[in-house]
Amino acid sequence: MQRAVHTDVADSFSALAWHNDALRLLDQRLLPGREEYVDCTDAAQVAAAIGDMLVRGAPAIGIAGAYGIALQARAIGSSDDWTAALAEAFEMLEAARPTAVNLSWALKMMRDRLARLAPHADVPARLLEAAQSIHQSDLEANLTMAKLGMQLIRKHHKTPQNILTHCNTGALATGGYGTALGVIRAAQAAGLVDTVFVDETRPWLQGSRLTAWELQREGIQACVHVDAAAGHLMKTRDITWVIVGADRIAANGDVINKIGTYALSILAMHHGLRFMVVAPSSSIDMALENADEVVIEERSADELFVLGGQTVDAGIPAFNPVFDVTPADLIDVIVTEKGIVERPDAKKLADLMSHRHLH
Ligand SMILES: CSC[C@@H](O)[C@@H](O)C(=O)COP(=O)(O)O
Repeated sequence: MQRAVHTDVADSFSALAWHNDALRLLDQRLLPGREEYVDCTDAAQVAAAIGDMLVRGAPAIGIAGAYGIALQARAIGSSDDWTAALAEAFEMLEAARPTAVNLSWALKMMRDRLARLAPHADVPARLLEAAQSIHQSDLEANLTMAKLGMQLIRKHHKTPQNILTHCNTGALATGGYGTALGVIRAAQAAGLVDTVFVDETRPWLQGSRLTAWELQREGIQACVHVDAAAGHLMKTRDITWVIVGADRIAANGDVINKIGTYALSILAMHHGLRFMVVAPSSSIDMALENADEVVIEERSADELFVLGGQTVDAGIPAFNPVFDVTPADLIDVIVTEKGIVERPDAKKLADLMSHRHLH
């Protein structure tokens, strides 16, 4: 992997971009202090970047996985049996992170594209086009969801609102613009945002390091707080919406998202706030009946031990699940690019996914 330092901080950024025959990733581990880009040229480098969280966020890791396959095809150059030649790359990328379904969804799209190619097709070129199309479609889905989510806020409120969000769901986590943060950006443009309260999002600090950074660049008023302050803020700061993303949505509407989302949904219900989930249809896993059997990624306990210096004595056991499940009945609305599902359940989601949903 090659590393480059980005010097013009006034530029808008891309979490991922095709650049000089490589996948250029903004190294999110270094933000907000340093803006450095890393170029990946094969599937192993992309898988490592996903596993190490240089690139993160459900849609973004899906897009990166697709580019990983395109890069591997370019690295191989030519083959009589592309399915066999790329098998290891598919496997490696699929295993890079387990919870967000967007990664396996994007790899399935790439597999399907490969299977449909004519025998003498330029496979590396066609797979690159497929990855770029997945990237572009994600951006377009985000713009659609942003509008739908903003209209939903406008349906209930005509004045600027205080909104609470969790983790990072912005341009950094997606093909561009963002999911939950995309809705917040569109709402800001429509004059519907006063302050965005940003959960710090322990232990990786996606909220304080990434979301606050994005909001500041957008000129949106943000206020960061420790995760444990969310209930107190809901009680005292006139917050009306909690808006979050999703890593996977089960067929019954259960939402798997960053650890802490479940607790927020209960707090929101207690305080009478609306709870909006914003995710592209690539995050909906119709094969998963409910979220009970989903693999919740557990990362190294080391992530809990160091935060501005060591925080826990060596040798103390630690548990670091990075996602949790919010049951469908705690969710007011799921916004996707295909439409809005209020009070989600299995039938409404099945209708949405088969285009029978009207909104
Ligand atoms: C649009 S991003 C939606 C989710 O992927 C996001 O909320 C989240 O949980 C990201 O987790 P991360 O562990 O940073 O990849």
